[in-house]
This record gives sequence, C-alpha cells and structure tokens, in this order.
Amino acid sequence: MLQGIDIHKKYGSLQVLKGIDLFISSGEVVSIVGASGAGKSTLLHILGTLDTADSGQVLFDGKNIAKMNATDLARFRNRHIGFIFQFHNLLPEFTALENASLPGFLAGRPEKEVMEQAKELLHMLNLSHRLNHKPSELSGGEQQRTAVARALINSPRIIFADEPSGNLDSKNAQELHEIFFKLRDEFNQTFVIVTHNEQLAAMADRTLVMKDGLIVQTTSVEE
Ligand SMILES: Nc1ncnc2c1ncn2[C@@H]1O[C@H](COP(=O)(O)OP(=O)(O)OP(=O)(O)O)[C@@H](O)[C@H]1O
Repeated sequence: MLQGIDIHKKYGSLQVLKGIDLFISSGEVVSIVGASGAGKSTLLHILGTLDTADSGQVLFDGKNIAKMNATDLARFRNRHIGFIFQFHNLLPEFTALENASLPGFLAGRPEKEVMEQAKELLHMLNLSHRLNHKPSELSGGEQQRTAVARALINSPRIIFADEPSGNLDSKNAQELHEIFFKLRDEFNQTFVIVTHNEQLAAMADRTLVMKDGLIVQTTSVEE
C-alpha cells in the first residue's frame, strides 16, 4: 500500500534521513523506534505527505505523491490519511463531536452523515457521554480518544501516529494501544506509529529501528 524508496532529507547541513526504504501493507501495524534525533518524526511527516523528501519517492498504491499538485495533495491527505499526534491538537472552542467531525466537513461530505459517523466513532471509543464537552473539559485520555475519532472520520487508508501515548499515564496509554489493535482487527486499519513506548512497539506486527537517519533493524512478531 505505502512504499518509501531511498528517501533522503536534510535540514541545513544536517542529513536527517540517509536513504530510507520501506513497504507497509494494508492492515499492518508498524512501529518506528530509535533514539531521539534518529529521524523518526521526519520520516513520518514525509510518509504522511506533511513534508517532502529532498530525493527518493513516496508511493501510495504505486502512485508517486510528489507528482500531485498542492490542491490534489491536500484532498488526498484529507480523504485517505489520518493523523494522531502526542498533543491532540483539538480545537479548544469546539466540542468533542465537532472536533471529530471537522475533517469530514472539510472533505465536503453531508453534515448529517458526518455527525452521525462521528457519534458512532465516539461511542465506540467510550465517549458517548462527552459529545458536547470541549477539550478543556475532557481528561487527557478522552482528548486523545477524540483525536482518534477525528483521525478515523474519513475512513482513511492509513493512520500515522507520532508518540500517540507520550502524554498519557500508563492506564490511558494501554487503553489507547488496545484501541489501535481493535481497529486493525475489526476494520483492517493500517497504522504507522512512532513511539518510545516499549509496550506499544512490542505489540506491533513489525518494528523498524532507526539510527542516524537509517533503518538499521526490522523485527516482526513471527521472529
Ligand atoms: N524543521 C527542522 N529544521 C531543522 N532541523 C530539524 C527540523 N526538524 C527536525 N530537525 C532535526 O532533525 C533531527 C531529527 O529530528 P526528528 O524529529 O525526526 O527525530 P526523532 O527521531 O523523531 O526524535 P524524537 O524521538 O526526539 O522525537 C533532529 O536533530 C532535529 O533537531
């Protein structure tokens, strides 16, 4: 589904990615681990089309995203990619239901359909009693689960998560991790997750270990 070919990226004189090759299949949960500064977030942003590589290619179903113009790329991202970050980035003035619905509205989908789907997702994430709460009225775990609903609203092909449980206590972190695997088991949802959380990394189907801008090791559950 997603392929990275010889991806290079430099910030000033710092070569952050030095030739990354990877392939992610549909329904896989892949974790990316490695020391701080190894280039994990940079790689995630490039794979997620939020940033561009200096050289190399990112292919979705064989299609080179660098060939898309800005409008098509924004549309592609909104429709097919979900993001979850360490700090949920929910809009403070909007309720959980509105925050979860927003990418659906941006996609131009009918309001009623989007709101119904957002309610279903929030229900699945145990947030039915929090639909009309604003982020400041939600716990950290509830905020992050709202961000998961927002990531799922357009039924994305793939979700990129950058330290999704980095800001949660261990109980809420574990709950969030279980949600990821439930989504994979029930809906074949694909995830690429950058994490320092050893428990989450160990649960993944495959773990890519990064060091100094390269993938130096890949471990699979079969091993
Ligand atoms: N926009 C930027 N401009 C300049 N340098 C950057 C930028 N983004 C990242 N870097 C540098 O690139 C290197 C890799 O950063 P990156 O965030 O990808 O690492 P990481 O492996 O995700 O680290 P961490 O685990 O600490 O989040 C770091 O040295 C960082 O300072």
